[in-house]
Amino acid sequence: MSGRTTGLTPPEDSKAPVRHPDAPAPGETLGAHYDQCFGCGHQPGGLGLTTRAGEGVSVTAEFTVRTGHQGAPGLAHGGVLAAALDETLGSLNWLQRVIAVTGRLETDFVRPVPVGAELHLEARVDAVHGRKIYCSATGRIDAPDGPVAVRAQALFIEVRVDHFIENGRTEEIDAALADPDQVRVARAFEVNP
Ligand SMILES: CCCCCCCC/C=C\CCCCCCCC(=O)SCCNC(=O)CCNC(=O)[C@H](O)C(C)(C)COP(=O)(O)OP(=O)(O)OC[C@H]1O[C@@H](n2cnc3c(N)ncnc32)[C@H](O)[C@@H]1OP(=O)(O)O
Repeated sequence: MSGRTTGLTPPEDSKAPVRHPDAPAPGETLGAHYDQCFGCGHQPGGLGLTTRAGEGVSVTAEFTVRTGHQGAPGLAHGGVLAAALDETLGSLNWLQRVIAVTGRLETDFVRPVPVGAELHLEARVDAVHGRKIYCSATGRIDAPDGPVAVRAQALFIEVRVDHFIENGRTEEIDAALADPDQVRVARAFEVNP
């Protein structure tokens, strides 16, 4: 494989990631950041990913590949696997108590993942440089120490809650702002949503 793109290499003066003092304890399940999220929300056709806090600034998640996730017969679609990686990486927000969105996601597909397989995902923050959060993730087949099927390196960029309010469709934004549970989630990431 050729070398990594420079966009994913942390600058030399990057800082080590810091786990927020109020972050969920290791082993604690992290809720959905948005009930209609394709990755972590509760909706038919979504991934239904449940993520748990790990040690340091890391998370784990499991994702079972279902028939609706196929690309080739009996195998998971690469875009679905990338979405599972992206969502797991996005859950790192809970541990840092910042809101960050994916700026760049580079995925290595190492092994085909059959329907019925349970993908064991692990993600961590590697370095932080201002608003830029450098992180990586791995997905293994059927066990936390199973064969590696997918890997990702990513750059997440910290944003304010206004990022969603200014860019999201009004219908969903208005509903989110009127939902006390959603506002509570936003407050968990940001003091003044
Ligand atoms: C109403 C209630 C709301 C409730 C909210 C509930 C709480 C939600 C909580 C948590 C949500 C988490 C959701 C996780 C879901 C899973 C993750 C996803 O799938 S997220 C979706 C996919 N991603 C996008 O849609 C981003 C689209 N892109 C953008 O919006 C912009 O491009 C953005 C924000 C990423 C950056 O734009 P800029 O204008 O803010 O910043 P600039 O100046 O361009 O970049 C900052 C630095 O980052 C580098 N950078 C940016 N993009 C890069 C890239 N692609 N590659 C390399 N470097 C990049 C730049 O070079 C710059 O670096 P230098 O500071 O100059 O050193």
